[in-house]
Amino acid sequence: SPPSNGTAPTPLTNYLDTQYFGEISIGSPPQMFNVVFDTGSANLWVPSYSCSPLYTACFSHNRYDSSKSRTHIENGTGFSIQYGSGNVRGFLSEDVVVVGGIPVVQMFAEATALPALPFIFAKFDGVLGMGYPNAAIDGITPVFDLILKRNTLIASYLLSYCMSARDPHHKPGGEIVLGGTDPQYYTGHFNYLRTSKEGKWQVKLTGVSVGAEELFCKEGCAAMIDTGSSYITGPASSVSILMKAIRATQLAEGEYTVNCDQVKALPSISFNFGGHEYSLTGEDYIQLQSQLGEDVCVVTITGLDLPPPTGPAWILGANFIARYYMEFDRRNNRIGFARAV
Ligand SMILES: CC(C)(C)OC(=O)N[C@@H]1CNC[C@H](C(=O)N(Cc2cccc(Cl)c2Cl)C2CC2)C1
Repeated sequence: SPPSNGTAPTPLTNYLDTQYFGEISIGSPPQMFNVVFDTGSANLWVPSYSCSPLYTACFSHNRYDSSKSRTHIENGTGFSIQYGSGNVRGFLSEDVVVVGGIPVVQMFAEATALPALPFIFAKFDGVLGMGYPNAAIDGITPVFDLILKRNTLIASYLLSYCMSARDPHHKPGGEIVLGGTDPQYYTGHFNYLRTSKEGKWQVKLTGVSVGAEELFCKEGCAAMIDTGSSYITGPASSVSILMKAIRATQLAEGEYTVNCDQVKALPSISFNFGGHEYSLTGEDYIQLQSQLGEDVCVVTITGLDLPPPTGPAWILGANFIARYYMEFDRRNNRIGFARAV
């Protein structure tokens, strides 16, 4: 049922603080899918019924069956999206997609080849890109752009990720709200930053500090606010300086750990945006993992050198976003940060 007061909330599920996803439907009668609302990409794809169950990742996820939908429109154009860890291949179809009660006729990809790595670890079925249209593969108009056309009042969407639901009566993972704010999820006012690159949810980072000591990015560096990434990544050289400052030890390429009894004593790591410090405590940037039965405290900030023109850039993912309430404003091309409740 389309929203009454112009806002369309979708509750999000939080899986291990690393995956946040919400439910959409595709087709008539509606076929339900759990998707990541990913500001770092701009296409919608879900596993296809014609994905061979030999693909473990397809077998274990919901799959779209076009033959069961009376509003399906045949297309068939090839589709491929290259993730760092493997690529998703399939073909295009069109059907009614409903997000937060708002229906749009959407071109999307049916994935027929889904690499086991990383998708066997995915609790979500597919990805709904919330990026700008110029980032969309095959020039497909993204879902949010079709919603903007249909509901002119909706200019921005808000994503609140709740990490392990501090506040018990909040929806476990937070929510995405198309077209409005939900004051129950944040306090104070928004600080706004204009996007620094045409058509990307990217802003200028003006400092990274450990405790009170500012280490780099004084002159400004690029940071993508990427709701589809689990962690924070930064240029490998900068991250290695950061890790030395918190006395973390290198595990593998770009991966660092600390000993678990040190976590409470760790200094805060702060990111400066627009003159405001956004800080993470040790608990926020350390994840307790059990590796081979051992308790290992992994730092969820890793080194990753993105090749130009995308990089060099920082990527701020779920472990950062979960501490704040983010407004992605397409009318003013800006991102608003508020303190999450
Ligand atoms: C260039 C282009 C391909 C468009 O770049 C992107 O699409 N870039 C995307 C940017 N946002 C994160 C995306 C991503 O890494 N995953 C995989 C993932 C993330 C967290 C946890 C798991 Cl299990 C998985 Cl599988 C998609 C689920 C969002 C890639």
